[in-house]
Amino acid sequence: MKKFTCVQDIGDLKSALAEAFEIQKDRFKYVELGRNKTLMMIFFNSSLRTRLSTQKAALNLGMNVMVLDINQGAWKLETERGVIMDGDKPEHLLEAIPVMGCYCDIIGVRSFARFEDRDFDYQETILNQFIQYSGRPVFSMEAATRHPLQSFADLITIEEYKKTARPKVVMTWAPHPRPLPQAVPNSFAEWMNATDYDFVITHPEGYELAPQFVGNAKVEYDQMKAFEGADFIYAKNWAAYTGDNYGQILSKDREWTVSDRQMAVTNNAFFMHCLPVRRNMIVTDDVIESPQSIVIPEAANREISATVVLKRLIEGLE
Ligand SMILES: CCC[C@H](NC(=O)CCC(=O)O)C(=O)O
Ligand SMILES: NC(=O)OP(=O)(O)O
Repeated sequence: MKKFTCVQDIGDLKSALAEAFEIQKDRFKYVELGRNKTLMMIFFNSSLRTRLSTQKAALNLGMNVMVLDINQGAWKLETERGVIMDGDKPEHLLEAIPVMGCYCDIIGVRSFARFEDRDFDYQETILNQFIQYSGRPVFSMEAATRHPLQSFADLITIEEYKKTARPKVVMTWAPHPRPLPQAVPNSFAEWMNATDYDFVITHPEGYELAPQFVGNAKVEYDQMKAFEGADFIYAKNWAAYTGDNYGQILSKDREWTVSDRQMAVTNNAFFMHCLPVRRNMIVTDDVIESPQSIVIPEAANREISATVVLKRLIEGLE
């Protein structure tokens, strides 16, 4: 594997899952593979799970690890080409990227959507500059439009907990005080559409995701109807995508907050969320603390998904 930015990069999901469950049984099985190989993790945005689980995954494979928080300690970076750099940004990304590539073998990048220009975000401008100019294999640690490490961990979790071959999986929008990226819901939808699950997306009108991610999923504007008979509930907030509303908050309706009321019409569904989660906005305390909440095992599986991805990137090194 030469990059990991989307579901297509992992190839056949059944073999990826088999590798994940093999590593789950013995996460140090390939501890010699990464000897004298260096992972560099670059964060333009905050992180807890991705930062810790990906570093742990690298240690599972015997790698060295370097972490750079771009906004703490590095020079402020200009990302636009053609700009006269007479302001407060001493360095251009187009120098910084190949320099960082000199010091490592594999690069992970976290760079959220900026919501200033939809095309800039949806062309994955920052992530693709790392792919183009670093000279190294690059993987996404959540970029503008996807979060594949999270989605792979979500799939591993559903496979672990499902009680039927084709579970009903419902992704529901929920309210949030800030405009959040579409990366997690886009990516979850992309991975769910790559399975044979019964996948439903529910959100208020106006929150339609980009068609290339919705795919063949059923979209249901009535949340209670969507929840009927569900086996898994995947809650997430996202800002509007469509038209002039890009990056906007259209609703903070707390009728959409996942509570016992909605969970009561499911098939005793498991509750999932990528975390961090705003309690009593996205989900009530009772639901996220219930026996059906699997948000912690879901987070634990981030180590497994990252170990499989790093293993395949190391194997792909010339
Ligand atoms: C894995 C999720 C990362 C990010 N979450 C946030 O930015 C939450 C920030 C907040 O709740 O203020 C998101 O929604 O994409
Ligand atoms: N789910 C997830 O990626 O969490 P962090 O933003 O804390 O890394």
